[in-house]
Amino acid sequence: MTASPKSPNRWSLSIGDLTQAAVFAALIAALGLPGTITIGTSGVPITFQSLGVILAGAVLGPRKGTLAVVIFMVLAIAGLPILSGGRNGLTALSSPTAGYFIGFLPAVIVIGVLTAMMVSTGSTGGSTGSGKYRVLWGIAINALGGIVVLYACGVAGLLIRTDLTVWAAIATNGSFIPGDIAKCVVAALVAAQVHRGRPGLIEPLRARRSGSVAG
Ligand SMILES: O=C(O)CCCC[C@@H]1SC[C@@H]2NC(=O)N[C@@H]21
Repeated sequence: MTASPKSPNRWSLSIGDLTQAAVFAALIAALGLPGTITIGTSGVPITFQSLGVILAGAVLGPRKGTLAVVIFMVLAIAGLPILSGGRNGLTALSSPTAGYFIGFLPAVIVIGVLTAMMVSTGSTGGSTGSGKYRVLWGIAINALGGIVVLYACGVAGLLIRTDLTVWAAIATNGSFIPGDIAKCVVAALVAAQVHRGRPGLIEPLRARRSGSVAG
């Protein structure tokens, strides 16, 4: 009796998947190199690293995108100075940016899941993973994860780590909004190009059947 090949399930990761996640983890770290600008007194900097997080979800989807952010966060918490301004994860967790740092995770999950739903239910119908990436929907999804979810986590962290009132903590985000909208647009445009050239990069949310396209 010959053993039938094991069909991949949604939790299995190929070397290619790991490589893609590692490249995006490195991208997020590299986006911290330009340094930081801190506006106001909250201690929360303007950073390009949230662009990397948004890109990870929009380009790689929920599994690989989340893995990329987890790799980045684990390395930062392990002490590597890969957060903007040369900080590490432990410094961030004990600072006013703690909520934003932790929020990178729910942000990439929300963006990845919603992006996967969008590209899985395209013109072909059904969950084939070969649907079309729509830029306007992509911008909205990026804003939901990269602004609404990320800011909500950030505000929670500010309330825990500072003496700011709820309104002052919410108002802290005001100066980030223009730049963060630009990040959502840029990430959606990049993701649209990538998904046009590489359909199937994001796997459908449902478990893969053998013979389907792997990312
Ligand atoms: O380095 C850290 O510890 C996290 C920094 C988080 C900065 C947040 S992310 C959302 C908002 N947009 C920015 O450019 N900065 C803040």
